[in-house]
Amino acid sequence: MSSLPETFDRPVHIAVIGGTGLYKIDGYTPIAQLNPDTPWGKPSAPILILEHNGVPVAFLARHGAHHQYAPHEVPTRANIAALRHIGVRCVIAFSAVGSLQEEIKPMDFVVPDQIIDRTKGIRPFTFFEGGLVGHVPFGDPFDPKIVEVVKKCAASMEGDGVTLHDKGTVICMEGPQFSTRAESNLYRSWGGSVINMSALPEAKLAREAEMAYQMICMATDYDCWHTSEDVDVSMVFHYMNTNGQNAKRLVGAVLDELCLQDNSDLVTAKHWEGQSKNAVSFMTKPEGRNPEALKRAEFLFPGFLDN
Ligand SMILES: CSC[C@H]1O[C@H](OP(=O)(O)O)[C@H](O)[C@@H]1O
Ligand SMILES: Nc1ncnc2[nH]cnc12
Repeated sequence: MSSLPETFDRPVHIAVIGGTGLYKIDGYTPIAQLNPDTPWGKPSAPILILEHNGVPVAFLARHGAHHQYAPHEVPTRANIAALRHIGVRCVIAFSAVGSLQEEIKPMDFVVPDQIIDRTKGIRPFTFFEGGLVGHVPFGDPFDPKIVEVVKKCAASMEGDGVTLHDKGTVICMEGPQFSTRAESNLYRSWGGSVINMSALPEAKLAREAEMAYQMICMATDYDCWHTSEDVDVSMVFHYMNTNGQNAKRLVGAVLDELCLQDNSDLVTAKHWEGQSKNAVSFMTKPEGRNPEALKRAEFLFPGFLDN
């Protein structure tokens, strides 16, 4: 049982979502642990609030504290809603990925700029439904302004030949089984750089929540298209354990930089502000709006459709 306070009275602008093998970040002082109820249920784990130079940062384990949620079971709407509700506007999302290109070697990092959706429609993927319709732009699914920050932090990594690739297309597959060789080769022919099971619906929901969202990927395998061994989980954990320090270093350096800019337009995501309100107010006429759906939207955006 944690003895940390369960409330926190300041807004927390910055969050890290930790993926496979990244269940905590070091070097920050835990100051609270929050487990808010959202209209979409509880997040996958209590949200740890850490402090760095007086700036609070939220950490959330995507698959749960014990990695008990399969990719299709992660309560992503609750995760994003809970983060938004405590004030988060800027999310660094970490992911262990398979490489689809020779030059992206296991242990390399990739900051993707595009996604191809290969999920199967079985994951809840929007906040705007059930009597409130909204269509937000998603041409650039990640955040180019955060990519600039991540690029500046590449020097924080150590090791010979470990590279940070500053763009790439992530294929988000359904899983939980890994791909067939035919699929893996198909994704390569589409120009996929890396593959995971977690980029969606997380990135879509973060966009609906008007957050600056960027995934940082670490390659753990060559999936199954390569002449090297086919991916299995021991391989993923082997590389996460071998290179976990570098992952933590990179995430830590990015956080240091974002903390310095805690109240900036970038960290408070001014560039996405108002998108969802616009998207929604164009679509469903006031007389067609379901009060329950409005209440859910209010949880994300207090005063959402006033005036
Ligand atoms: C354990 S291999 C497959 C698993 O790893 C990745 O997780 P995450 O993105 O949360 O780091 C991938 O997306 C799959 O969920
Ligand atoms: N090869 C792979 N396919 C899907 N998700 C992954 N996560 C890590 N490696 C992966």
